[in-house]
Amino acid sequence: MRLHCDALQIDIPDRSLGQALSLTVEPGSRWGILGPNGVGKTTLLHTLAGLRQPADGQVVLGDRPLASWRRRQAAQHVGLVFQERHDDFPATVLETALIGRHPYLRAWHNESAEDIERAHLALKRLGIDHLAQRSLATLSGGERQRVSIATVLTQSPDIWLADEPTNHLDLHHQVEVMALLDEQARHGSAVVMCLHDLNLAARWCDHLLLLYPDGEACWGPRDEMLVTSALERLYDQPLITADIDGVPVFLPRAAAFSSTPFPPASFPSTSFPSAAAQGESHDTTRRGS
Ligand SMILES: Nc1ncnc2c1ncn2[C@@H]1O[C@H](COP(=O)(O)OP(=O)(O)OP(=O)(O)O)[C@@H](O)[C@H]1O
Repeated sequence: MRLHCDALQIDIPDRSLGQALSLTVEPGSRWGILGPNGVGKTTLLHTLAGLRQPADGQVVLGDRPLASWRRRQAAQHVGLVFQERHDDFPATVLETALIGRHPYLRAWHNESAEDIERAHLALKRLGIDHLAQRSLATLSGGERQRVSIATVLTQSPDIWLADEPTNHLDLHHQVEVMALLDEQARHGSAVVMCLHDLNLAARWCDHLLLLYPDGEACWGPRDEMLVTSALERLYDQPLITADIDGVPVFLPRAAAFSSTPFPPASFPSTSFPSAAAQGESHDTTRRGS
């Protein structure tokens, strides 16, 4: 199933509308959304998921506007990996993964044995099946992130919307998750992910959408988008570029540090209460007993 942005403009509070987006995410494709903090990547992803109304234009899922789909039906096709979840209601890892089956359950029906099997398989794929009965609240950041991805894997959508899917993950698990998304695309799903890591984008995406702070946007095949000068302007950050095994690699060029001290010397020192004045000891020296 394809996802189409039809002259789509997203609604960002206190900001004028940016460039209208007209692009199609085809089955099997892997799109990366790049841009600096606060530019609107999450807002766009939530608009594509139907969680927010567009400011103008529309999102088209398959052959009809997303707005005309029933939520439950749309959720059988579109899955969203949230950037951070703060829903600390008491649930186990398995119960959380099973949320992925909710779009398929009939009213007042419980999950079937097959649903539970799917959830276990997804947890296994993410290497966290041994945590199935653990409370979500006890997990590390990286384990939680893998539960979020396992939940969408249990949902098995045609279109994956993933907001910084490698958040909290160590290098090994970053590669595992990107390989999983790649596998989903090879099996015919479409993947759209917000990324901060240019190198992950260069290696794992085939299309990129660049969102600039002034509202400008450009999109297209990865190789046309990974132009160093355009990326430097995107992040307001000079880059060093290399080519390793045919894949471009980007590193931030070290910035010249500001020569202005903080706090400025002109500030009266009494503006910053000392630790002693606050009754705290900042002596971190370890002493033997
Ligand atoms: N409910 C809200 N009220 C006011 N401003 C909001 C609200 N939600 C988002 N914003 C603002 O909209 C802008 C876009 O936010 P968004 O989370 O989409 O950015 P982002 O590109 O995903 O950022 P990051 O890279 O930091 O995750 C930000 O300036 C944010 O502060």
